[in-house]
Amino acid sequence: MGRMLIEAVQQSDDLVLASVFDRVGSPFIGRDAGELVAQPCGVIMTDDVAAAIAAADCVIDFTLPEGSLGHLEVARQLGKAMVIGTTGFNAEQKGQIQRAAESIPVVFAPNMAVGVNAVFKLLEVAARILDQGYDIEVIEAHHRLKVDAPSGTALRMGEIVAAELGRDLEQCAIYGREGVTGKRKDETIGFSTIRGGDVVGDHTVLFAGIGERIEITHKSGSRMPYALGALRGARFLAGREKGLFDMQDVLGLR
Ligand SMILES: NC(=O)C1=CN([C@@H]2O[C@H](COP(=O)(O)OP(=O)(O)OC[C@H]3O[C@@H](n4cnc5c(N)ncnc54)[C@H](OP(=O)(O)O)[C@@H]3O)[C@@H](O)[C@H]2O)C=CC1
Ligand SMILES: O=C(O)C1=N[C@H](C(=O)O)C[C@H](O)C1
Repeated sequence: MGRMLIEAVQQSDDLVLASVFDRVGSPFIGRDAGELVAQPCGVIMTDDVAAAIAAADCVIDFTLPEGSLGHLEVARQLGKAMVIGTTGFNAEQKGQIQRAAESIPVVFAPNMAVGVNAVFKLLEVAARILDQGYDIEVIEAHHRLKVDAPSGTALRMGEIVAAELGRDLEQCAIYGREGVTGKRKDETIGFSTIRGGDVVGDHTVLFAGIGERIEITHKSGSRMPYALGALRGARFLAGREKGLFDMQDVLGLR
């Protein structure tokens, strides 16, 4: 995602790449960040997180939960806005993001793509209509390098459907099945994960009834929509003092 974000900022008319940072020891430190997308731009990659964040109005972070939380703390100390695309946070870590957003503005969303956020709205409608007699399963597929499962997007889809049906996802989620599982329980929401090759990201929510099935599917063909969504998030935060937002807020879908 780092490469995608550099390319997306370079192609935008209104945003400036202020700095790019990576881990201590990364082979890219000291090199022109634009080289990563074959467009040198004079921004030298650094491992000095505080200096990099100080040089920007908004931090965009797609790393790992521990990395994002470290960067968030620096952004909070420096009073900078932050867009967090990282997934795989636990409840305690999400609480840390919520607390930081009491003093800085944060967009935190498991999927920045406009199409996926449209699907989130469609799922609210589908769940309202299909509230009786349909078994709900969330199926996702991603590339072999993805480290968290189910995807943040799949979990958000489950949360949306569960909320619409008055269920608590923590109580009703079933993550994969194996062995003699017994019959399916009515109120459960199942999650299935596929990992392989270079699948960018596919998500389906299946409403399986008796005699019919409804599938709501999104398929990503490129990672650019995630980067463009993150840039929309950064623009949305400009001029805001504090608060926690997601892409539904950014896109006016709330
Ligand atoms: N919200 C959305 O729309 C999207 C979210 N994502 C999420 O974004 C995250 C990143 O995905 P992706 O780009 O594919 O992952 P990659 O592994 O390709 O990239 C993550 C980068 O973050 C670096 N990193 C990890 N920890 C730290 C740290 N503590 N400090 C500095 N740098 C760090 C990694 O460095 P190193 O290689 O040295 O570990 C790596 O360069 C995932 O959680 C993914 O699920 C992805 C796409 C869209
Ligand atoms: O790791 C990825 O690639 C993606 N991660 C996000 C997620 O976990 O939902 C968003 C998208 O599916 C791509």
